[in-house]
Formats: sequence, C-alpha cells, structure tokens
Amino acid sequence: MSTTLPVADGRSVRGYARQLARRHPRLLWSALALHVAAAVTTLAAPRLLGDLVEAVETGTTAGHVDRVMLVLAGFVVASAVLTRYARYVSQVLGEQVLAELREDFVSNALALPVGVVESAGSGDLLTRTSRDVDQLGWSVRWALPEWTIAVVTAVLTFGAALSVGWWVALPCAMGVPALVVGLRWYLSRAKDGYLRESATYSRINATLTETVEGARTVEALGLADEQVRRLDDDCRESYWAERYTLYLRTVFFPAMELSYLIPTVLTLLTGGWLYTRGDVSLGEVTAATLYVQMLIDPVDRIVSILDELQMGAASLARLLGVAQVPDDREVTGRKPDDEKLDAHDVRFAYVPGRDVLHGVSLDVGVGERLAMVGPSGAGKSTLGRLLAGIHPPRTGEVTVGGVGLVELPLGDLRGHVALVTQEHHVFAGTLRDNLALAAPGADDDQVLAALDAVDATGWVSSLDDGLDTRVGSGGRALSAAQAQQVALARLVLADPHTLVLDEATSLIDPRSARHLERSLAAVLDGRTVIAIAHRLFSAHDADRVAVVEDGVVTELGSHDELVAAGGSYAALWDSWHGRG
Ligand SMILES: Nc1ncnc2c1ncn2[C@@H]1O[C@H](COP(=O)(O)OP(=O)(O)OP(=O)(O)O)[C@@H](O)[C@H]1O
Repeated sequence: MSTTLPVADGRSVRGYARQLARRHPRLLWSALALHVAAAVTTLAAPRLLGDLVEAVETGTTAGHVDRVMLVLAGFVVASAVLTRYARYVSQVLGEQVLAELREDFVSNALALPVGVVESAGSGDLLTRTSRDVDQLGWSVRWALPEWTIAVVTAVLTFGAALSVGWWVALPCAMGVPALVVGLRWYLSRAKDGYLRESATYSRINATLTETVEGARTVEALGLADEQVRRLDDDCRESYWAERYTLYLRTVFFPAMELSYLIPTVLTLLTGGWLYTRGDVSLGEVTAATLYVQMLIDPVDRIVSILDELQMGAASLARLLGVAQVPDDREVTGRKPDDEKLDAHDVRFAYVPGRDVLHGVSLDVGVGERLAMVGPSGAGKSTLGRLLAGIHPPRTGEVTVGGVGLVELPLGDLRGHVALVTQEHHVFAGTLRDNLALAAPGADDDQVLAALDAVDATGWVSSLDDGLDTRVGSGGRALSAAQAQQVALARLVLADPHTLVLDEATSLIDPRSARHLERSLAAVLDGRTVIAIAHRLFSAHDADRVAVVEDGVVTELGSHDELVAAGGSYAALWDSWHGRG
C-alpha cells in the first residue's frame, strides 16, 4: 500500500521563506539597494525626454540637445552597471539560499523513518529530490530576483509617473480592476493545479521505478501489460493535470495583456484632453505616457513570474512536507547501563490494524548466540528489524541496557546494535568514504585494520589507487563478495556489541561463501549475535533457539532442550535432519 508524503501548508512555506531571508540580511539589503539604484537611473530617461520635447517646442539650441543626450547616455551606462551588480548579488543570494534549501531537504529526507519511506515508495521522494528541487532552483535563481527587480521598478516607475502630475493615477487605476480580477481568479486555482500536476509526476515515477526494480517479477508473472496500462493511466492523469494548468494560463495571460493596454490608451487620451485645455504641457504628456508605457514591462513581469513563483511555492511546500513526517524516535539522552538487549511485549504492524508481531518478549544475554527459526512469513525478519531498532514497536519496547532503542540518536544506536543482511549498498565514492561512513573519524590505519579483519586485504592491496579507488555507481564494480566484505568491514568500524544477522538470501556463489563465512566469523567474534536462521544447521550451534510462529515466540531454549521437548522445533529438526 502506498501513501504519499505530506505537503507543507502556506503558513509553513511563508515562515520558512522568511527564515531563509533573515539568514542573509546583508546580501538581501545590498541586492535591494542596488535594484532601487538601477531602477532610479532608468527612470531619468522619460523625464529628460519630456523636458527636451518641451524645450524644442519653446525653442532651444543644438548644444542644449547634445548636453541632454550626453546626460541621458550617462544614465543609461550607470543603469547598465548597477543592473549588472544588482543581478550578481541577487544570484549569489539565490545560490546560497538554494544550497541551504538542498541541505535542509537532504537532512530531512535522511531523517525520514524507514517505515514511511517504504510505505510512501521511492517514486514520490525521487520526484521531490529531482523535479521539485530543480523547479525551486529555477525559482530561487531566476524568478525571485527578477520578480524583486520588477516590483522595485514598478513601484518607482509609478512614483515617477505621479511626479509628472497626479492626474496620471487615474488611467493607471483603470487598469487595476482587470488585473486584480484576473490575478485572483488565477491564483485561487493555480497552486492546487500545480500541486496536482506534481503529484501525477510522482505517480509516474513510482510506477516506473517499481516496474524497473521489479522487472524480473513483472516478466515472470506476465504483468507487463498491466504495468503498461497503469503507466498509461498515470500519463493520462498527468496529461489532464497539465491541460488544466495550461487552460489557466491561456485565460489569465490574455486578460492581463488587456489590463496593460487600458492605462496607456487612457493616459494618452486624458493627457491630450488636458493639453487642449492648457492644463498640462506637451512635455508632461510625453513623460507621463512614457512612464505608463514603461510600467507595462515590470507589471507584466510581476504577473508572469508569479506563475513561476507559484510553481516554486508548490515545490517548496512538497520539499518542506518531508520535514513534517513525525519522527518515529525521540532522543531522551538516557544512556544504556549495559549491553543487554531485551524485547518486552512487542507488537508491530506494517499496515495499520494488521499486526505481524503479537506480543513478543525476548531477553538476549550478553555474548549469547540466539538463533531465530520458524516458518516463512512468521515474522522473524520483522522481529530482527525491531531488535536492531530499524522499526519502533507499535506497543511494548525494545531496550538496550534499560534504554529504549528509539530513545537513542541513530549514530549511537548503530554503535550498540546493527542489522546485517546480504543486501548491501556500495555508495558512489572512494573505498575509504564507503568505510568511513560507519565511523566518520576513522583514520587509514583503522580502515585498513577493519578490511584486514574481514580478510579483504588481498584484493584491496591489489587496487592501483588503494583506498582512493572510486567504487559504486560510475566507479570500479565490486563483486558481490567484495561488496559484502566492505559491508562487514563497516560493521567492524562501527563496532556494535550486538548484531542481528538476517541470512535471508544466499546470493553468493559457494566458492566465495566459504571465504565470506570466515570474514563473518571474524566480525561476529566477541559480540552478541541474534541470527535469523533460514537454514536449520546454523540454529544447531546457537546457545539458544527461539521459534517464531505467527508473530509470537512459541518455544525458547537450547537445541537439545527443544529437541527433547518434542514441539515444533523438534518436528522441524526431524524433517530437516531426516532430509539431510
Ligand atoms: N514491508 C512490509 N510491508 C508489509 N508487510 C510486510 C512487510 N515485510 C513483511 N511483511 C509481512 O509481515 C509478515 C512477516 O514477514 P517476515 O518477513 O518478518 O517473516 P519471516 O519469518 O522473516 O519470513 P521469511 O523467512 O520468509 O523471510 C509477513 O506476513 C509479511 O508478508
């Protein structure tokens, strides 16, 4: 079942934007001051031209005209220089804000509870990380500075127009109703429209990643047609969502064009009428018309960039939404007294209302080898994940040294108990990076010692660049066995006292398996081990065996005790042993 991650509301988005702006007061004010200065220099032209028209009308010298033109050229140059710096400072500000946004988003995404990521699916998160971050990047780098410039220019241009004569306010005001009505109509619909559009991209991504990741299953079960049909449905929904936002734009923009024309036409008409009455001069009518004409460009930019900003706000809302997922752990600062791991009356459900663990209690002794066995789907892996603190229990608690695993910061938790599976990821980066992420302060000697402990020195020393070798996506491909050794070496570095071993799959070929078993044995040495034994022979060597059936522990004791008791384990052992 897939749920979507939350989307932040308007208040949180505005609050966050204010907080970001407050972090850079110097850059913000410098950018604004430069934009104001640039706009002011641009505004000199109509005034000078108006005066010139008047001077020509009343009679002037060529020298005067030349001087005015020289001053005009000076203003044009000053305006160009100021605009260049204003844009530069805005871009620097935009880049900084964007970098902070990305960092905040990455740390929020990494702090997401695993259960939430699993149930939301990777598609939604992927769309937010890619498309929404890109959209926001565009808004912050381009739309926001341009919009600020446009607002500053519009306000100052309007002020300059009024300075010619108060009568100019009237034609400008006549354009306002159409503008306001159009804007209100558009803004009340646009945000939801864009959010819906983004949600459809998430669904397309989710279906695509699911199909690619599960390609084998899709093929094996002949689900290709079904997946294609689902993707078609997703694309259709996306098409209609895009058509809707396109419709909004096709109504909105022409309406805006009309509202821009009204003031210019009315200024000319009013100015002409006032001139014939002798109330204003020709120079004033020229300057006023030029200013009103000059208003069109910034107002148009304000309005059309609003569209970009809406999309940016929708993306920001989706990025901030990731931070609103409630944390599934609460760090209390309590410190474990010892290394004993206990589960008490633990219940857990992946899907609300459908518990897969029904009150499991288990005390694991320090240094003990505990094997968990049971039928497929009984809940062994789930219990293992709870014992490793990956999922918090729905009720009951899992504690280490008397402190709940959910009370420990994640970094500390991994120093107490870690889950070992045969699914391991090699991150893109150097071999050193891949190992050091388990213990950020580790030096090369410690990293090499960890590789030595898992018997990996042989292949690592044969690498030309040693620990600097780039591995993972785009780098040198490691074999499955080597990747597993890297994962084991990470564990040596993290040095947890307890390991939960889920040997669920057997991906490794038998030749490397023997080698790996030695590596694993070195890692297990001296630690408490809870092994989920999908093969019974590993249970035989354990100190105690826990039998998990239908989400509860039904038997607990040593191999010999359980065989003697003649319960489920004895039956399993008999059938397995008989086969063996
Ligand atoms: N991510 C998940 N979302 C929903 N249900 C799940 C999830 N993982 C496991 N389950 C369900 O929880 C139950 C217990 O599964 P679990 O994997 O813990 O059993 P198991 O004993 O480890 O089985 P196996 O030996 O086959 O791995 C099963 O019914 C399974 O379908």
